[in-house]
Amino acid sequence: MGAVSWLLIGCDALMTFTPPKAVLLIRNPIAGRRRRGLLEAVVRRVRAAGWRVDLVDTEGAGDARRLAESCDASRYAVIAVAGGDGTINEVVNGLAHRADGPALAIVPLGTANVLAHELGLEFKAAAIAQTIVSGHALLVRPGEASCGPVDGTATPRCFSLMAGAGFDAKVVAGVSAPLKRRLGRAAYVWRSLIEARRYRPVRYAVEVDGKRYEAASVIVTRSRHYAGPYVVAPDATLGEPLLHVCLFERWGRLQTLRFGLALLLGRLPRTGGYRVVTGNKVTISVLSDAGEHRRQPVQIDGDDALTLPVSIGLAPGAVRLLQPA
Ligand SMILES: Nc1ncnc2c1ncn2[C@@H]1O[C@H](COP(=O)(O)OP(=O)(O)OP(=O)(O)O)[C@@H](O)[C@H]1O
Repeated sequence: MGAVSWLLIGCDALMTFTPPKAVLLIRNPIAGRRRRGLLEAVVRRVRAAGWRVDLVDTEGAGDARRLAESCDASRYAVIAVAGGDGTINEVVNGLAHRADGPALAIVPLGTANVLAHELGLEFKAAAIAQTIVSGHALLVRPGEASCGPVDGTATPRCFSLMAGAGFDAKVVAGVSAPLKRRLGRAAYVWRSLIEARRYRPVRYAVEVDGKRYEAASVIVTRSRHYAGPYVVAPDATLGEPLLHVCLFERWGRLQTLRFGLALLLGRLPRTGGYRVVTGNKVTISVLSDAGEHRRQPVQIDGDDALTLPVSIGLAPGAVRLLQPA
């Protein structure tokens, strides 16, 4: 057979390449201990659909990112994360700078599972398995946050959901992993009360595409939802590469509790002193710490990740997130 024929066969093979029916399932064994049954049922259904499932447990923070960075897309069509938004965030960081990565699916075993809510995923084994084997791939450009000014020297941290500074970041920073395991969502309520008692009227400077704002708290988000099913940015959609900047523009302990209550009641977007602006480049810094004298944390997808000042933009690459078809 001549060289041209081999070339044609090669091209044909490339054009008819179908991804392998195999999923690399990355499990955070610490998350969702009470929902082990759900994971087992999902695995059974995916295997029954003719797919291979290779399960790897993480042994600590950072493992999920490394697994995603090195996952061979010619062996696995899908990486599924069995864990919460923090473990998903690691995988997003591992995939965001790869052009050839597998698609990403979720088995929601976390505390808040914001991304699962955002993707409209039902928390049932049949729906989760169906999404893994035949979900619709949504191309999502993650947000990207770095400490300090945008001068290209800091290592950016990607987020599929949000980065926040102020009250919510302090609450997140104050909830330890063991406490979250023990109390679940109640850990955040408990910590919110502590932070409300310690409250100081810190002023944050927020710049969005060159326009300057001041806020008592700020959440820069790619998603509509926050802390589970609650809505903070009604016009946000993951598919649209835009940052929605949620500004809490009133200071004081009572105002903070009022914002929290409005969030839980689904009224935050219509609450006085709250607004959402959109943009592509955001910086957040401390204007006045009101004598607080403490580290000003930045939460990324629900984990205490960075310290102010921070610069936020969109990652150059994209991740394929699987959502129900
Ligand atoms: N084996 C492990 N041991 C300890 N920590 C881990 C392990 N695997 C992952 N992690 C880290 O644990 C953190 C929290 O995990 P995860 O987000 O999966 O659960 P969660 O906190 O219950 O859920 P959510 O983020 O939805 O509230 C993540 O930041 C992740 O990096």
